[in-house]
Amino acid sequence: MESAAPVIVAIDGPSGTGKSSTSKAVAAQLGLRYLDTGAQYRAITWWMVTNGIDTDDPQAIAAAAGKPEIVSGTDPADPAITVDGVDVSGPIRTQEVTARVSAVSAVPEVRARITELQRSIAAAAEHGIVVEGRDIGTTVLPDADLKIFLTASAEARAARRSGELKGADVNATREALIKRDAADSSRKTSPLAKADDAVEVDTTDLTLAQVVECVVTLVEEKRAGK
Ligand SMILES: Nc1ncnc2c1ncn2[C@@H]1O[C@H](COP(=O)(O)OP(=O)(O)O)[C@@H](O)[C@H]1O
Ligand SMILES: Nc1ccn([C@H]2C[C@H](O)[C@@H](COP(=O)(O)OP(=O)(O)O)O2)c(=O)n1
Repeated sequence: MESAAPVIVAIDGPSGTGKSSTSKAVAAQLGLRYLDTGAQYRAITWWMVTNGIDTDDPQAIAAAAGKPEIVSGTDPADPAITVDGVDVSGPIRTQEVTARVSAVSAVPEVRARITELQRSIAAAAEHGIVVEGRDIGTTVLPDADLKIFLTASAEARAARRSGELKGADVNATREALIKRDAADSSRKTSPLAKADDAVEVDTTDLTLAQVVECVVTLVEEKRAGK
């Protein structure tokens, strides 16, 4: 049997570049765990909204940041997420949560709490894990074995996203994506950024299968070189 040491893969990039689909497929193919860190920031945002916390008030967010208990499943075939025992996989994808998640995730107390959770999940993954987000290669797991930074044109990303949200206007989706990327990239605490040692993959003209193959090959090369 192949003696595979645990491998940690960090996949970062803006919205709609293919992080979730790629990470899930790579993890499933290589028998690794999978963590969607965006879902964790969405879950804490959902909790703030549901509990009437003013998401325009960083102090109120900071004061409440330690309250919800967020549990992330790491099965790439069924990445469940619960808040205080409630399955929030559906509710965290609403437009309301999407519109507020950048403000909530910019608060340092929120990031500190979620980052700690992410590191403990990664450390517990026996065979390794694919972790996707915005600051995984730069901040959460700077010693990851492989770092990938996915990009794609705003047009391609908006077309992909509006294909998911039935009836959504492509131009409005594009503007909302650009606004969220700008907020995520300009915040003070661990902004969306490419790590110096990350491999950049532009997915604009690639199929999902091609992106997956590219990342699987990079992981296998890393493993072989270990
Ligand atoms: N290379 C690709 N070509 C075409 N569509 C893609 C590609 N990668 C992902 N998609 C589709 O784009 C949408 C957004 O992908 P997703 O993986 O959720 O991106 P992210 O996690 O970066 O926001 C999904 O519907 C997905 O199936
Ligand atoms: N590691 C991460 C992951 C996500 N976030 C924040 C910033 C993002 O706009 C939101 C939502 O992330 P998510 O990956 O679910 O967003 P998309 O599915 O790509 O639209 O969470 C973050 O600050 N740090």
